[in-house]
Amino acid sequence: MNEVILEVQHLEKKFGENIVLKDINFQVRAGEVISIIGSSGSGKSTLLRCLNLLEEPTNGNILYRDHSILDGDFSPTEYRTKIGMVFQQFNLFKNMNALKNCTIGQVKILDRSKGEAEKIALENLEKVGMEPYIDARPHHLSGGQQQRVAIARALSMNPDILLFDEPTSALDPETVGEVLETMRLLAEKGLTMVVVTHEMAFARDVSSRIMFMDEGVIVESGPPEQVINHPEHERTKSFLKRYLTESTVH
Ligand SMILES: Nc1ncnc2c1ncn2[C@@H]1O[C@H](COP(=O)(O)OP(=O)(O)OP(=O)(O)O)[C@@H](O)[C@H]1O
Repeated sequence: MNEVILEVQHLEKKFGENIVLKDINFQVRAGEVISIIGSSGSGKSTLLRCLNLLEEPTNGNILYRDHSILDGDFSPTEYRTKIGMVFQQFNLFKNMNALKNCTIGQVKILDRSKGEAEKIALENLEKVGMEPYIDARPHHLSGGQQQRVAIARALSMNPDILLFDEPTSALDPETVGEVLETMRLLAEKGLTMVVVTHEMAFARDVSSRIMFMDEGVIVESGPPEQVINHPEHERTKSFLKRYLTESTVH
């Protein structure tokens, strides 16, 4: 078994009196692709944001390579270079072209030289098929292209894990496929990924593990075959039934 990169222990998150995450426990091992699925409001994004320290957990612990990320061993900026994040809304710098978007963090945070940062950025833009657009600013790119630049930007920081928060939800239907295909290729190359998604076909075909969340709890977790085709829990069954009547998973 590959090494454990992240370990979540008894994680709880409250917003005021609202308990949004309840006793969450799981590990992320190198090379795993974990899809987190569940109804709207079940806590998926909050969990991902806790993993990246964009939200502070109320209780529990998160270990990165056996070190707690909550006790000050890492600064949030340092930690976020290890655990990258791709957002629903891309969050590219609007006044910078694709290449600059992928170099600025490397220079400012990782202290890489401009030349080295550009070399790494170009390699990653090529990986996501965006090398023909290195001079383009975000408003000249489609949503799918912007998201691929955002993925290249995150990869350029050499993360141990890449977190994806509903990366295709803000896209026009015609560009969803290109982003999912990019993610599938990265998964095949061995990138460790945790993906919050409503794309059930992606979860089923690409993940090594699916975690189903409901009301702040991980109800069921296992290989896609098991969770999608043979769910054990009633809550998983009714979510999948509802999902299948609202959309099509071929
Ligand atoms: N910053 C916040 N302040 C207060 N409540 C919040 C905050 N962020 C999330 N919540 C609440 O936490 C709960 C879980 O939200 P979250 O966005 O994590 O769910 P989700 O499963 O990702 O939903 P979706 O699929 O719709 O994105 C919701 O009740 C939401 O209203």
